[in-house]
Amino acid sequence: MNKLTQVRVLFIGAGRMARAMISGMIRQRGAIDWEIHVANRSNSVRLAELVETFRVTAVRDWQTTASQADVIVLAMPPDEHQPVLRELAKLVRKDQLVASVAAGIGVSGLQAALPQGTQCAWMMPNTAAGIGESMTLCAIGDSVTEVHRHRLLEILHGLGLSFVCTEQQVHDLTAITGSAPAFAFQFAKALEDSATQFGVDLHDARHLVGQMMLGAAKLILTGQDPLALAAEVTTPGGATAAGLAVLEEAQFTTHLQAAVDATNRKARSLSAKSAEDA
Ligand SMILES: NC(=O)C1=CN([C@@H]2O[C@H](COP(=O)(O)OP(=O)(O)OC[C@H]3O[C@@H](n4cnc5c(N)ncnc54)[C@H](O)[C@@H]3O)[C@@H](O)[C@H]2O)C=CC1
Ligand SMILES: O=C(O)[C@@H]1CCC=N1
Repeated sequence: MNKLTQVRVLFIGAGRMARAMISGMIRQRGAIDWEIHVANRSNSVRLAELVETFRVTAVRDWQTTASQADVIVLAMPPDEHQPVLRELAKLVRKDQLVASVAAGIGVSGLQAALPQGTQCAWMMPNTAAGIGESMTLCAIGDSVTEVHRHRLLEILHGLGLSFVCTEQQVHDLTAITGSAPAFAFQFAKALEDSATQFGVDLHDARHLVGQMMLGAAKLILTGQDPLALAAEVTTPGGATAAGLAVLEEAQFTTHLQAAVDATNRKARSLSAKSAEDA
């Protein structure tokens, strides 16, 4: 068997997204053996849990270990980026890759804050990364070499599927692939609550709703138009039409699109504020 290439990755920030990404990367059996180091500003319990679960190495002070990393992943909140980037700018080398997952930050934001020629990428995963089912967006900076592009694609592969695209597309689609899982979970919860009100136990209700959503998702992935799929469900003069009429009356589509706009606006404002504060 070929020996795997070992790549050292330093995560700065050990929150929800770092956990999901590490889980996805560790589960993957790809061409790279990830040696993962993680630093966190606070919440040592979370860091200890990552060490225990994934056998990663906890790092007390990322500044002292950054030089040993091949890839540095910024997994802290957008408004924490500027102070970290200021520190990182003094340490980063041109042979390292710096990737952020922060909403709104932009690959150009990373490049502007780091020395010219720094290899940068901006990823927008979702929490399904933890089970290798994320739909991750990624904008790759101009200076990224083939070696790091390959490493980045291996990380993305561990998280699930990916869409390498422009920075603008990551901004526009953040709500749709990064945040909308939360919208889908709210949708699931509402149906689950209805099912339990009919006396179905919670475990069964969760299973029924989850499988219904999985089936619907798989039908969408056949490439059919969602409205055509909805029409297939809606027997003329039948029951579904009555439910859809209630959703239409409540302007379901308008509200969902307003939620998308609000999410993207907030993402932009968080990182813009952070850049102004820099
Ligand atoms: N949760 C999600 O579904 C997604 C999150 N993201 C992005 O991931 C990033 C993290 O989000 P979450 O994991 O949800 O937040 P979180 O609050 O769970 O984790 C953030 C972690 O960063 C640490 N941290 C903060 N400042 C730090 C610093 N200066 N140095 C070291 N560690 C620091 C905190 O102690 C915390 O553990 C954000 O930028 C967010 O936009 C992106 C896509 C999806
Ligand atoms: O809520 C947030 O800000 C992050 C960005 C995408 C999903 N979660």
